[in-house]
Amino acid sequence: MSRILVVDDEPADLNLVRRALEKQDYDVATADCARDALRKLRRESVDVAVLDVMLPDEDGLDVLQKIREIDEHLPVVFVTSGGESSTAIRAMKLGALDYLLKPINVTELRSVVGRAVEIRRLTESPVEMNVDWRSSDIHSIIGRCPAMQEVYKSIGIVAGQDVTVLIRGESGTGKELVARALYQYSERVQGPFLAVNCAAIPEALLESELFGHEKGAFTGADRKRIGKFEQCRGGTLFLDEIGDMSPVLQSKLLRVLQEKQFERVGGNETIQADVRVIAATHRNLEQMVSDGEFRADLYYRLNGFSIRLPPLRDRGNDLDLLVEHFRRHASREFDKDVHVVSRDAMQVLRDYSWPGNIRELQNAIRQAILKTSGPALLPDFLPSFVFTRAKHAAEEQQTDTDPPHEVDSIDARVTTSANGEPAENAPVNIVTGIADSQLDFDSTHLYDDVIGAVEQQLVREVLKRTGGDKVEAARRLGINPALLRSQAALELLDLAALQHQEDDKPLIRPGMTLAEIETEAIHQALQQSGGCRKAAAKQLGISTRTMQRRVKELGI
Ligand SMILES: Nc1ncnc2c1ncn2[C@@H]1O[C@H](COP(=O)(O)OP(=O)(O)OP(=O)(O)O)[C@@H](O)[C@H]1O
Repeated sequence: MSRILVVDDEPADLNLVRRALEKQDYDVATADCARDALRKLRRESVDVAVLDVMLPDEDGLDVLQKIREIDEHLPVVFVTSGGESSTAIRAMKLGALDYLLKPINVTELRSVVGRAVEIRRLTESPVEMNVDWRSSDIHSIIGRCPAMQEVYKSIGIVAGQDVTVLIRGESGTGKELVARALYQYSERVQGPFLAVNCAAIPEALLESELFGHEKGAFTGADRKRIGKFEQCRGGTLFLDEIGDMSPVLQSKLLRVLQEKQFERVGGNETIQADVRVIAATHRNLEQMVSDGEFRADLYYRLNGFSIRLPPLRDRGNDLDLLVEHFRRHASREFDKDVHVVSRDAMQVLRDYSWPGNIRELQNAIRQAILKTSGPALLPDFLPSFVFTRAKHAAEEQQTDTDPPHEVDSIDARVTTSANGEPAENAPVNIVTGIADSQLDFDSTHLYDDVIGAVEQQLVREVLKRTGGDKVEAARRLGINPALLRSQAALELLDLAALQHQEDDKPLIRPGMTLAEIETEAIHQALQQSGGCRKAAAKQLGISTRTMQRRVKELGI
C-alpha cells in the first residue's frame, strides 16, 4: 500500500485530503508544519508528499529543497490558494510534480496523487536484468534466450550514453521495464524520470502536457502550466506509444531533440530542454513513414539507437522461467502455497501463442494462482482463453497432413479442459476470453489485444488453407499491410518480403522441394553478386567452401 504524507496547517483542508486519499486505500500520514513533516520523512517511508505551499514555519520552496536532501526522487504535490501560484510554478521548475488549487477538487487530487504514486513506482523499484527467477524481484527482467541477451547488451551499451533510445516490441513485451532500466543505469539517475503515454492523452492536451502552456493560451487555460520537458530538467522522459503522436507534435518533438529548446503553448519565451528522451512503440514506424503518417526525419532521429524486444512466442524456454517467476510472486501476493506448475499445465502454457505477451502470461498465472487450491497449479485452474489457442495449436499439428476442412468461425473454437473434454462453457468466444482476462486486470490495451488475436487467428486459418503460400494468403485476405494491428500477423504473412517478391521472382513457390529452394537461393545470390561465389556465400551465410560443394552437387 502506498503511503502519502499530507502537510497542512489548516485542519479542515488537512482532513479533506486525508479522507479523500484514505478512501482510495492509501496509507495516510499527516503533519501540520514543515518541521514535523521533515521529521516524519527522515524516519518513515513515504511514497508521495502533498504539502501546502505556505506553512507556518517555512516557505514551500525551502521545504522542497530539504525534502530533496532526504529523498531526491520523492514526488511532491503542492497545494496552494490562487495568490501563491507563482511560488507553486517555481516549485514545479525545481522538480515538484504538480500543484493543486484550493478549494481542493477531490477528483483532481486523486488523479494527481495516482500519477505521483505511479512515478514513485517507476523510479524507485530497481530493475535487475538477467536474474535467476528464484531470487527475482517482481521488477526484474527475466529471460536468457539469445534475443534477450542482445537486449541486455544493448541496455549496457546505451544506458550511460546521453542519447535518445527507441524501444520497440509488441504490446506487453517489457518496453516500460527496459525504459526504467535505461534510466536506472544512466548518469541521469539522480534526476527525475517522468512518463507520458502519447496514446492515452488527446492531442490538444498532450501538447500542453509535454510543453506546458501560458495562462489564456486557449479556452480553459486558466493558469500557467509547466510541461514535462521543463519539469524533467536533468532527467529522463519516457514517451510511450510515440507512434500515436500527431504530425504537429512530431514536428515539435523533433525540434526539441535537434535544438534542445521549445516554447510553451501560447508563449514566446524559448526554454532550454535538458532532457533525455526514451521513446517506445508497438507500431510499425517504417510502414507509418511510408504511408506519410510518421515524419521520416523524426523516425531517423529516434531510431539512431533502438532496442527490439522479442515477442514471448519467440523466447523459447524463457516461458518456463517467466511462469516460475510469476508463480512465485503471485503465490506470495495472494498468500498461497503453490509450489509447482504441473507438467500438463505447463504444456498448455507452452502451446498457447501469447498475443498479449508477458503481460498476458502474468495475468494468466495470477488468475490461476487465485483459483488454485493445494500446492500444484493444474490445467483446470488456468483461464479458459489459454485452451482456446492451445487447442488450436494441437489441431494445427495434427492436421498438418489432413485434407483442408471448412473454416470454423472464431466463435466456434472449443475450449477443452485438461482431460481433453469440452469445458463447461464451450464454445468460447475469443473476444470474450481475452476481454474477460484483461478487463479483470485493468488493461488499457483491450482493443489492440483482441484485434491482434483475431487477426493472427484469421491469418493462420488462411495460411492453412493455402498450404502456407503467403502470396496467395495475402491475396485471399485482401490485406493492406498498413491496416494490420498485430506485428505477429504481419510476421506470419511477411508482407515486406512479399512486396519485394512481387518485383523479383519469388524464391519459394508452393510445391518446391528443399533442393529446388536451395538451388534457387544459390542462383539468385550468384546473380546478385555478379557470379562471385565468395560474395554469394557471404550473402547466404555459408562458407565459400560449402557454396562450392553445393554448386557442384546440385549441378548449378
Ligand atoms: N522479461 C520480463 N521479465 C519479467 N517481467 C516482465 C518481463 N517483461 C515484461 N514483464 C512484465 O510484464 C508486464 C508488461 O510489461 P511492460 O509494461 O513493460 O510492457 P510494454 O511493452 O511497455 O507494454 P505496452 O506496449 O502495452 O505498454 C509488466 O508487469 C512487466 O513487469
